Amino acid sequence: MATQLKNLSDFSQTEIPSAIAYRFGIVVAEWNAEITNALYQGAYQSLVNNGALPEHIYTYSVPGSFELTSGADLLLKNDKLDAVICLGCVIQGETRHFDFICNAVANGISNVAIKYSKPVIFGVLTTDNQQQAIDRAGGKHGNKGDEAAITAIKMAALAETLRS
Ligand SMILES: Nc1c(NC[C@H](O)[C@H](O)[C@H](O)CO)[nH]c(=O)[nH]c1=O
Ligand SMILES: CC(=O)[C@@H](O)COP(=O)(O)O
Repeated sequence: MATQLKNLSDFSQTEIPSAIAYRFGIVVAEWNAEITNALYQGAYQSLVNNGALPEHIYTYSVPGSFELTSGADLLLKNDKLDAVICLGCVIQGETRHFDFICNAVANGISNVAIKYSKPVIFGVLTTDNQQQAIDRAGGKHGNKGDEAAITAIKMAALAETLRS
C-alpha cells in the first residue's frame, strides 16, 4: 500500500508490545536535518510513549544517509542493544547519486541486521522532492520516524520471544 493511502503514524488498530525492557540505538543522518530531526522526534517520542526508558535510548548522528550503515554497525559492535533505528532523508538531485545512496543504505542496513542478528530499521525517506519528505516527517502522511520506532519495538519483542 502506498504511503499516500495510509498514515505512517496511525497504529490505532495495532497491538504494540511494551518497550520497557528493550535498549534502542538511533542513528540520525545530518543531511536534510530539518527533516531528519522531525523523524527523530517522532521516533523518540513513539519509543517513550510505548514504555521505553529514556536512559535506554542511545542516539548518535552521522553526516549522511550513506553513513547510517557504519553507524548501525558501530553501535551494535559496541553496545548491548535490542534494536537500532536508522533515520535519514535522501532527496533526488540532478544526478544518479540518489540511486547509489538509496541502494547502498538499504542493502547495507540489511547486511548489518543479518551480521548481528539484531533488528536494524530502515527509517530513511527516499523522495523526489522536499515536499514529499515534509509530508512524511510529521506532515499529511504522518511521520516515518513513528513507523520506524513501532517497527523496532515489534521486532525487539519478536527477537525476545524467539530467544526464550
Ligand atoms: N544527497 C544526500 C546525501 N548525500 C551524502 C551521502 O549520504 C554521504 O554522506 C556522502 O556521499 C559521503 O559519504 N545524504 C543524505 O542523507 N541525503 C541526501 O539527499
Ligand atoms: C541524493 C544526493 O546525493 C543528491 O541530493 C545530490 O544532488 P546531485 O545529484 O544534484 O549532485
